[in-house]
Amino acid sequence: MRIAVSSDALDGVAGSLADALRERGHQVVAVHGALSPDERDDWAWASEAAARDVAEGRADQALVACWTGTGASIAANKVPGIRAALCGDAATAAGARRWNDANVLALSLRGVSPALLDEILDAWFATPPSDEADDRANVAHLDAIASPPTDRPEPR
Ligand SMILES: O=C(CO)[C@H](O)[C@H](O)COP(=O)(O)O
Repeated sequence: MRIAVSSDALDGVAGSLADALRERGHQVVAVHGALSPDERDDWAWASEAAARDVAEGRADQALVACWTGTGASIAANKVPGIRAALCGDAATAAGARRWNDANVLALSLRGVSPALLDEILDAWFATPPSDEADDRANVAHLDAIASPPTDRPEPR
């Protein structure tokens, strides 16, 4: 799988994210933020860049990180077509893939140890999206939420 990676800092597991993906057979197609010598490393910009790689077809998924993981996930979710999930454990990562069809994994550099990173990545990549109708309907509705309302009230 082609994966873009971003981080706003080089703390904790940030420096090993790309290698952890390559070890699992994935292709790291872009690194952003503090992982790149040429880019702005603030979390909103770094995470946006990785999310746009997915939304614009240069990557299949992205892994975005910041100290809390919250800013990276919020920024990624602002990009149309992105379903970013902040995951702090393997069960959440599996659920994000199964029920949310998440295409961006957001991580906290503060809360994720190297061992926990392995657990989260293993669960994330082992879990396919659900094909049950109610799960697909939920995921499909996300695009509707992000679109302008169609039933606008008449002007008064
Ligand atoms: O967790 C984060 C955002 O959600 C950032 O990593 C945190 O705010 C630190 O950023 P900076 O080093 O630019 O102050």
